[in-house]
Amino acid sequence: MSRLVVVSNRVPLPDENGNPPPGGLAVAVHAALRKNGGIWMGWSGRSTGEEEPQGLTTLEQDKISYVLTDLSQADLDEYYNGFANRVLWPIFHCRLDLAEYARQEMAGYFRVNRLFADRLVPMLEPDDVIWVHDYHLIPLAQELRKRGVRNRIGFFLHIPWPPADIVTALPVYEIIMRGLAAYDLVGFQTDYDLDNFVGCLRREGWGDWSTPGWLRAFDKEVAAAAFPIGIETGDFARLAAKTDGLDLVTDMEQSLHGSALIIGVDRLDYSKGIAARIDAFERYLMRNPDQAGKVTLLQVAPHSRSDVPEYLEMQGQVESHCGRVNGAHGTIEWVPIRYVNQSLTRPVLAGLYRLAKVGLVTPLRDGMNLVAKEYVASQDPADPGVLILSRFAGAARELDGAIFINPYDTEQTAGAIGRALSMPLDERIARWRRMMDHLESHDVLWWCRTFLAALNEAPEDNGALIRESD
Ligand SMILES: O=P(O)(O)OC[C@H]1O[C@H](O[C@H]2O[C@H](CO)[C@@H](O)[C@H](O)[C@H]2O)[C@H](O)[C@@H](O)[C@@H]1O
Ligand SMILES: O=c1ccn([C@@H]2O[C@H](COP(=O)(O)OP(=O)(O)O)[C@@H](O)[C@H]2O)c(=O)[nH]1
Repeated sequence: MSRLVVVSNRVPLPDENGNPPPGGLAVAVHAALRKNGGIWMGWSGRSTGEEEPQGLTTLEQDKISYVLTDLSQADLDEYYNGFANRVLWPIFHCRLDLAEYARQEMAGYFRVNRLFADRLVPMLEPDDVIWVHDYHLIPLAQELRKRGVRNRIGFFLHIPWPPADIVTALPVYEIIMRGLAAYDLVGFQTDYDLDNFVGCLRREGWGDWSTPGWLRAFDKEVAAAAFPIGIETGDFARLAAKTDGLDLVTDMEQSLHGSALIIGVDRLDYSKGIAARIDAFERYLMRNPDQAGKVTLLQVAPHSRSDVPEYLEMQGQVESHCGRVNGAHGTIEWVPIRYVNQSLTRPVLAGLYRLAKVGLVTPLRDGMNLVAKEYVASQDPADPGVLILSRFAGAARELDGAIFINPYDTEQTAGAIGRALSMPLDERIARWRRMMDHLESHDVLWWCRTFLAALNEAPEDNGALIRESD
């Protein structure tokens, strides 16, 4: 059996007992790596400042080698904060207005990808299967091919792939598309993302389906499919069912004094639609004055990417929306919105999800949104809460028991909150059961298995083809 080599920007390191850190992706990929041994390579999370990054740090545990590279501050500014998070992220989330293109940052992005390739090549063995994750590392396969690597290489995009009209705004559009075509398998979160990608190839005459599941792109065969990422469904259900002892959850429940809880959990990211969600909650309060004091929104929003100016700006916006609503509608006894930047642990989150009558998940655009799935998995089967879900989250392609909303339509979201809070028990159970059945059969292990099975079917000599033509 082949060894697995995973490459991603962040590497979730195991704890001192060798347990993978919490997080579905980390747990599933660790399980796959452990099976036949493997390597997980990525950024160490450290900056070397002005200095060039030196050697690699390797940590061996449980048949897995974690191979970490430091990056210089210039690398981080240009590759992570720059091209990845100020060009690719906003454009892929349909925010052309927020894309800040700088030639130097683009050069830094490709430079770091070359650095990753240089560091990976000496570790590779002929039978290794390589799995690259996300938009930070799109050019990696091409760089590996240039260095003579012929192994199977797969890529999974965790964020959306937008329609051609949007993505053509990328300054290095063709290079990015060629970079993806250098993989043997390209995986997307949803069929919509896949269709958009194929639409881009077609529009420019760069490629199209040759047979089902196989694209002919830039004169190479590339397998492409949707692999919607799942969660650890069973673990969330178990965690949520036994949270009685968790002080934070108990304290929260007591402090509500019987008022209904609505929960939102998101990194502080403009793609998550947090400000619009707060406006919709305010709209609900204004339309339902009798509900004052009877409903509370808990918004958990850990800081994210705070070195990127657009993130700092939206943090200020969200704070001011929360302040406005609490000032206008709150009383001495009741604060309508509890807003925390604290990052919560999974057991606490599971307990809070279960406590909440409504899960409010309203991104303006999202690759998948695991929170939506975690909320469903954490519900009490006998008395489940209701998921309100943006139609622009990848999760909306699967969670058909949710109330769908257009997050730009404040009135509609406000109406959905009212409908969710008053939904009869039999309807809540029927909707929840449908979603839970799906999450049980399509958990994160399913996702990992399915992607790797597809990658193992890729022809072995595709690498040679790509090397010759690039
Ligand atoms: O590493 P960061 O810059 O701190 O960002 C955290 C992660 O954000 C993005 O998550 C995406 O992947 C999720 C799982 O597939 C998906 O549910 C979500 O919709 C995506 O936004 C990013 O893609 C990751 O690389 C980051 O690590
Ligand atoms: O305080 C928090 C907030 C979020 N999360 C986790 O962060 C992930 C967020 O994933 P999602 O796909 O919703 O969005 P992303 O942040 O990846 O864009 C989920 O697993 C959450 O449980 C967490 O552990 N603690």
